[in-house]
This record gives sequence, C-alpha cells and structure tokens, in this order.
Amino acid sequence: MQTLAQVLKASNAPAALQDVLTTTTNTCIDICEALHKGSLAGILGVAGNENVQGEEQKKLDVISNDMLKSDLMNCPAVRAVASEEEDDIVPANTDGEYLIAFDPLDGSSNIDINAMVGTIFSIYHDQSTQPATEADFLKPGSEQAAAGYVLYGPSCMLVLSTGEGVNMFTLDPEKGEFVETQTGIAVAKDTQEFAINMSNQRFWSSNMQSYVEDLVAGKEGPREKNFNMRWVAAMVGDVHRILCRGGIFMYPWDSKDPSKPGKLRLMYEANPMAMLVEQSGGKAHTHTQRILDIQPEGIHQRVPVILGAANEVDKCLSY
Ligand SMILES: O=P(O)(O)OC[C@H]1O[C@](O)(COP(=O)(O)O)[C@@H](O)[C@@H]1O
Ligand SMILES: [Mg+2]
Ligand SMILES: [Mg+2]
Repeated sequence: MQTLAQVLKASNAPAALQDVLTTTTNTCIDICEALHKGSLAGILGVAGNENVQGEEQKKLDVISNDMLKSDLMNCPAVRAVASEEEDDIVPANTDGEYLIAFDPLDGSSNIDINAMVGTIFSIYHDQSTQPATEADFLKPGSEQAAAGYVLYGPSCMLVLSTGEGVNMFTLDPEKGEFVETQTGIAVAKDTQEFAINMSNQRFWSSNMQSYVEDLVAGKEGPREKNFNMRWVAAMVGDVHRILCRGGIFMYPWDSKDPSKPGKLRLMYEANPMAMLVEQSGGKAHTHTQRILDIQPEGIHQRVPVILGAANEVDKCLSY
C-alpha cells in the first residue's frame, strides 16, 4: 500500500500543489491527535466568541483554524487562505501560486458529544504579483485544482481528488502517515438512503416537502421502494457515507431565515464536496444549478445543497 506522499509523487499534481496538500494533511494529523485528547486537553466547549457567520465558536473551531492558518502561511506555495472562522481572506506568500479555502472543523455541534467531525478544503491555482484579495478566490468550483476532507472518526481518513477521480487514505497512527486504502471511488446512480434534517420539514418549499414525503411513503407510495434515513449532523460524515455506500444528502433552502439561500457555505463546504461527488460519478446541485458552475459572490456565501446518487438527484430536482 502506498503512502500519500508516494501517491502524490506519482500523480500529475504539480510539486507546489503537492506541498499545499502535504502541509494541509499533516496539520490535520495534528488536529486528529488534539481531538483524541478531548477534555483531557481542555479543548471541548465554547470559545466564547461568534464567527462572521454569527455562530458561536467552539474552542476546537478556533484551535483547528489557528493550526491550519499558521502552517499554511508558512508554506511557500500558499498565496492566501480563507476560512469559515476568518472574517476576511488572509494573504500569505505573494509569490505563492495556490489559494486554499477551508472549514477547519465541520460538524462543530458533534464535538462535545464525541461524534464525527472533519476538516474540508478546496484549492485553486492562482498566480499574480499582487497581494491576494477576496476577488481572487471567487472562481467557479469547476476550477478547483484539488478538494478533499479529513474525517475524524473511529479511524482518521483522508478523501482526496486532484481531478483524476477520488482516492481514500487511512491514517496509520504508528507511522503518522496517510496510507492509500481505496482508489477509484464510484457512487451508485440509484439509492434507497437519504440524509436531511427532518426537523426543518415545515420550513422547506412545498416541492421539497413532496419529494421527502414520497421517500418516506416508501413501497406503498409513488416511489414503490422503501428508503432508509441517516443524519450525522456533520456534512463530512454524511458525504463520506455516500462515497462509501451511496445515497443522497440534502440541506435545502428553508424559510427559517428566508434571507439565507441555504445553511452550507459554497467555498469550503459545497464546492469541495461537489468536486468529490462528481469525480465519483454523482451529482451536486442547488435547486436551480450545478454547484460547480456557480459564480461565487463572496467568501462566506451560502447555498442550498442536493448531492449524491446521480439518478436520485435528478429525481429530487424533478420535483
Ligand atoms: O444542525 P443541523 O441543522 O443538523 O446542521 C448540520 C450541518 O451543519 C454543519 O455542521 C455546518 O458546518 P460547521 O459545523 O462547520 O459550521 C454541517 O456539517 C452539517 O451538515
Ligand atoms: Mg462545516
Ligand atoms: Mg466548521
């Protein structure tokens, strides 16, 4: 079995991109170790501040953000970083040629209950002699040079695409290295498993309500087959399940806060996950368009998300 370093060396990824990926994944190994210590290291609970999203920050949101930010700032190939936990982009090395946007800790509400969390990242090539600005980041997801996540679960796993399919790696805790454990991930076109936060049902559009009602109606309903439901409350966990055994994941628009087009963030949640799902033969859409075609308007922009098994996403959109 090959290590991540060997896989990257053998890939078409430019050396500078390999440096950004190696730096990012090494920091995630450090985050994994911190997570394992949990309350022993006093890292559970709230940090006492709100982030730019107006969400209460967990201590680990801040700790993982600071770890990634400082390591990436010291990586010469990085021109700037953007993060869920940073109000603005953070310029790094002017002659760097990659921009990276990340969600340092996805699934924050799971931290204090010792459930699944992760780190999600999205990387763009962008060379310029000028200091980086937010505008430099605002490229459609189809231009991502690489995307991935690290899942902190029973085992620590890296799932990565550099545009040539999706590979999975498992952390070998003894070696402190990611080792490739699965290649050529493919998501089945059809599924009998869906993921959505059902407690939001009354706030969904009537179309989304009818689509989910028909799933729940099962064999006796218009879909004439039974569907199972799962909700990890961490996008990284729900998407990982879909890459492993198929399914559809939805965080649609809801009227809880009509000013918000969705809950999840385009640049460091929807785009990287859309790249992984599409590279695995699945689909990723809002209610109206392919996520990777969206022209971003801001670094913290939110979008509705419907992704997973291609035929089931089409079925959902048909409502
Ligand atoms: O609390 P809800 O409505 O179930 O939302 C869960 C969703 O929110 C998120 O936790 C948002 O991400 P963060 O934890 O990074 O803010 C997603 O991972 C997850 O899919
Ligand atoms: Mg998140
Ligand atoms: Mg987060």
